[in-house]
Amino acid sequence: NIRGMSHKIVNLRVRDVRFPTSLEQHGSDAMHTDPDYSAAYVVLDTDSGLKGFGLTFTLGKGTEIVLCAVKALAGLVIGKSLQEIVSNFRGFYRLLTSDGQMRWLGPEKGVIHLATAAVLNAVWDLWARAEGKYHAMYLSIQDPKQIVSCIDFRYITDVLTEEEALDILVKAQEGKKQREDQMLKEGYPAYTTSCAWLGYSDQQLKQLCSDGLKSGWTRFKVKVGADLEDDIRRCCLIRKMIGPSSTLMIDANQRWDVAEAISWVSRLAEVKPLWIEEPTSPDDILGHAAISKALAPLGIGVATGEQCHNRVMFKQFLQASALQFVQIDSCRLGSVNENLAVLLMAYKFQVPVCPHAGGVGLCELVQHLILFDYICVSADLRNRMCEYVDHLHEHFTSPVVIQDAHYMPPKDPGYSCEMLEESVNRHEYPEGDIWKQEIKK
Ligand SMILES: C[C@H](O)[C@@H](O)CC(=O)C(=O)O
Ligand SMILES: [Mg+2]
Repeated sequence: NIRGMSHKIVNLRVRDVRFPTSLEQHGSDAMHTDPDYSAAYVVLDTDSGLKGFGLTFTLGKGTEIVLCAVKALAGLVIGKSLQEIVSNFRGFYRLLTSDGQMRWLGPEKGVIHLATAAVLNAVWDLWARAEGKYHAMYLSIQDPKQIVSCIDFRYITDVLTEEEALDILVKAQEGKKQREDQMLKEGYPAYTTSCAWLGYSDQQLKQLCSDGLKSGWTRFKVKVGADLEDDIRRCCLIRKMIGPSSTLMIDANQRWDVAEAISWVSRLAEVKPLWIEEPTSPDDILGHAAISKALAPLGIGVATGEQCHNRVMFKQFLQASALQFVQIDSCRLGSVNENLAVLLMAYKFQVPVCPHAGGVGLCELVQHLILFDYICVSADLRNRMCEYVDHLHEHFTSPVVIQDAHYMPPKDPGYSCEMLEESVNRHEYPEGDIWKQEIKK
């Protein structure tokens, strides 16, 4: 029992929460020109009164479909106790992802996998809260044996066995306490994407960049991919503002074919981007490998992962040297369980992890995973940073804390994705006040 209680899950509620971010072009890129940052927001009720909060990130219209999938999974969760789940977490992960009928929808990809993440994120939140009053989620995943017991190694044992994973985690125990103290003091390095969404005017870019520099940001990501001349102008403008010693990344959100990606990015080489993110289809592993090879002489790496749908895909990206930066996502993969597998594979291949964040709630969630990565797996900060986007944090009960462009470790109990009840009510689609006003317009 966890602190003397089994915490039986007696109900699962899921709500469609949407923010009209597209109105001001926040979050816009070459493929998502009108994103309304949204979440399928899950609350688990237990017989002890303790609740677990989880979410998966989506964009507007897709949210209702994710809600249906969460409701379809609810029957596998209600009636289970937290104790029962975490004593065989690998088994529970498999129960959700390998249901004989529902796996036909994935398996382990698309809407059903986003729904799995929402449910499991809520379970991890519940677990962390059950462990103690001030137990942030990243502290729940510290014991090597317990960590490997949460991972489903099916389909990845050709590159990472349970024994190897355990060995990595046990070796990383050395220096763990110092790294934890270092994080508490300094925080984890971050970069910002808030300055340069594709729909922003040059005036806005300049203003946001200059505000960012004043607040201590030194790493900036710019959206590209709609128009080459426009990209050259915008990237040169930003490089000039941030100076040669700051880091610049560019993100095309899957806009190009392989050859087009190589020629387009070569034209942007003069602004010295560290990486090109999602140059082509997120499923095209060999395409990414070709792009990586062509851009390596220019000193530009390839980053991808926000739409890389499972550990098997990541395994192949790593095997094929198709990426130089692994961008895990707290909701695209099957929650913490599957992210742990990817962090360990990235470590084995010695490829740095730079998580995708932003949206609504992704920064709150992923900060736990990257802290875990540094403290318990990689012990390395070289070429590593976590994305930060400055939107919608005010809707959370424990929003992320950024200090001097670093994520400060969360101190509140849980997985940091509980939303304020009032925010959920106001933004619930289509009944919330925000949407009633929007629909009337
Ligand atoms: C639609 C989202 O805003 C997307 O552009 C985010 C993204 O690619 C990133 O943060 O990276
Ligand atoms: Mg991106």
